[in-house]
Amino acid sequence: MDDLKYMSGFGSEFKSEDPRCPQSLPKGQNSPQKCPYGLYAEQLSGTAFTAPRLENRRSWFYRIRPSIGHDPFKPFSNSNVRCNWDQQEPDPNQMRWMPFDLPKSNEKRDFVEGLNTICGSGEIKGKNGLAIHVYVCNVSMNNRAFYNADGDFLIVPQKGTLKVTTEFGKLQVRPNEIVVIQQGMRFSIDIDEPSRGYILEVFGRHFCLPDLGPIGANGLANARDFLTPVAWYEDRDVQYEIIGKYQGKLFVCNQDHSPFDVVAWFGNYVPYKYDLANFMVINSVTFDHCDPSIFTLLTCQSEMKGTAIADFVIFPPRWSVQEHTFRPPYYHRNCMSEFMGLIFGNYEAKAEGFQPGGATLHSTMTPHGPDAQCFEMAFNEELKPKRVAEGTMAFMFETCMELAVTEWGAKTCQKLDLEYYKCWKNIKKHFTGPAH
Ligand SMILES: O=C(O)Cc1cc(O)ccc1O
Ligand SMILES: [Fe+2]
Repeated sequence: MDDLKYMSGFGSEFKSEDPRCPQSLPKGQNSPQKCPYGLYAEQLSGTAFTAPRLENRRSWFYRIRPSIGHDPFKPFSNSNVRCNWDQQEPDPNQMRWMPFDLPKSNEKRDFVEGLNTICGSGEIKGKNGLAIHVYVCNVSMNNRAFYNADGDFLIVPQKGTLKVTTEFGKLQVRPNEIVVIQQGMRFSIDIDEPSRGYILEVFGRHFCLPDLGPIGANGLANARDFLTPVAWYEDRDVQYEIIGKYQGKLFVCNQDHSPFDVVAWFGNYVPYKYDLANFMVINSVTFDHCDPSIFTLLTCQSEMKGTAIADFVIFPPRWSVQEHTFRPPYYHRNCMSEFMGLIFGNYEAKAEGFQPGGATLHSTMTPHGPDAQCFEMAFNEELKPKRVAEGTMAFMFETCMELAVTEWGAKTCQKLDLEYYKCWKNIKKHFTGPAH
């Protein structure tokens, strides 16, 4: 745990005042004629005004200046953020990327300049779809803030702690934690070392906790473990760049003050972080391999019942106890697409080749499963209770959509491993032949 203050809960109605300005939240109304301390009121809407009450998300800021005080937006050209997946040639092959390169030390890149889109699908303008990015950076954003008009970012740091300043306050997010910064929220990221991580972006919808069905009222990710920052502001009149991602492209504008001037806020539309170590794992204690949906931490649902635009699934250290069972992931072909990343350790289905900071993509109906070596081990192992995934955290972004890999993912990054298919080449025939 870092030493910042947080409030806990998921989807709750929070309120927070910077302790330097007590009573800065208006009493009993949202928009008084004069707000306390001469602040301006500003609403940030995360759902349609008329969304059903249970899904309705909005927050109110009480800030030194309203966000509107900025110069016009201009294109921000230095970027590998893309949404042109409809122009990419389809490629159904199993893909594996070696760890994505950190920026070279003579080249300075902050979180925004270090964003690279690997793959995506769907419609940004129609608010239905997702994108997967990797960030690699070696400098802080300093007097620069970012917001995403297209959707929510679920950020998975793999190397380096992110010190995130948001309009709601500050969060620190280290590898093995995740942070969700939702559509429109402004933030700036400072780092202490060259840093890398993965981002799952969903357009126009939000993540929620999965239903638990017969599991009951508790388990998997519990609401109490999601942490939201407390109000913090700065009153700094300096040149600030605001970079927005809008319709898949980056734009920049200038303003003469820090956007982190929110003295108090309340609402249920907030950024939050979660420590993956808090995940309560459910699994079979008799036989067979459960589907990996048991490991779903957050989900963003499509219109189709039970079908996700994106699930965020983790594979934490746990006990494996199933009897007379082939314990690693089964061989399969899936109507969903599976993008996986590794924060640290080794993923059980592929002990070699899939490295922290790298990735794999197993596309719609493309066969995959344990490599030859993993199969032989699991086929012959003595089935005692044993710890698996010790010192490991792998995760999956799973989507019902078909993903297209960008030019950056397929070529520019130069990390695609063309030998990947060979890990399944030596799968032996074990067939004993027909009975005589
Ligand atoms: O492909 C993978 O490695 C992910 C996965 C894990 C698992 O335990 C079962 C199915 C599955 O797709
Ligand atoms: Fe799979």
